[in-house]
Amino acid sequence: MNREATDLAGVRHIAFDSLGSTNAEALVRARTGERGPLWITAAQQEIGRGRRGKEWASPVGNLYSSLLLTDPAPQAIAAQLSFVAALALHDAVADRAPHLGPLLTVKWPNDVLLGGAKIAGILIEAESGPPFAAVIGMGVNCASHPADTPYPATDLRTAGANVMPEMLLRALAAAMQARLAQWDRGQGFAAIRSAWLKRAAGLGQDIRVRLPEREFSGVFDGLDEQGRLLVRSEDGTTAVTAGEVFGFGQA
Ligand SMILES: O=C(O)CCCC[C@@H]1SC[C@@H]2NC(=O)N[C@@H]21
Repeated sequence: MNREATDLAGVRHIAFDSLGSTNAEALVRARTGERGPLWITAAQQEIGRGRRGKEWASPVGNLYSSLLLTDPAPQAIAAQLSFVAALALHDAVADRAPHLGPLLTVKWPNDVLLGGAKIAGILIEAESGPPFAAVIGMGVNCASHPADTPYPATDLRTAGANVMPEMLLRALAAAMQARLAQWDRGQGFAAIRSAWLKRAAGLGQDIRVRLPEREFSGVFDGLDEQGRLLVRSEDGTTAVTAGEVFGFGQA
């Protein structure tokens, strides 16, 4: 469990050889009074966390990073950080593997796809505080991807790009800084929303949405000003706050 403290685009960074989860480490630090911004990374995770309580397979060779932010914005709009992070991941991968840029898309609420297959995931967790703290966990499949996912997945190596996690992290730290500045604690969400929509998978296409209580189909019509997914069906337009999207052959 070696640790190494460095600086990443002007932000403190602690790199571990191995951790249970970089998100868990960042949350414990927030709870015990550590203030962000702080990057926590690990070469591998023993119990990497995915969304909806799923495991995130975390062997050596991929990127596992969490950015701890203290009081990044009013708690009610902190979910917007998932769009900020998706754009930063998109920017960073396109920076390190420019030939793959045209194949990269973002998928609501917070995945990055390469050729329609998932290449990166985001898990945002928070400590209500005070002070309110948000942990933005980001995993990128650089060298490998799990074979047993219920959705298509891929990795940069399979796509023909040899990108070391450390190099991708540098690009990600710079991109996060730029996108957080653009977001401006929520004041700039309109610009983030429009940049996200330009990169969105399946805009204008039929999708299927799974809500906790039901499933329905419709046309992916965009995002509202709060980042809710707009789905048009015979019943009118539904604004979805939390759910799972599938269809158009994507994850
Ligand atoms: O299910 C998803 O798509 C979200 C995956 C998030 C994985 C990252 S890897 C770094 C950070 N630490 C974790 O335990 N999870 C996130």
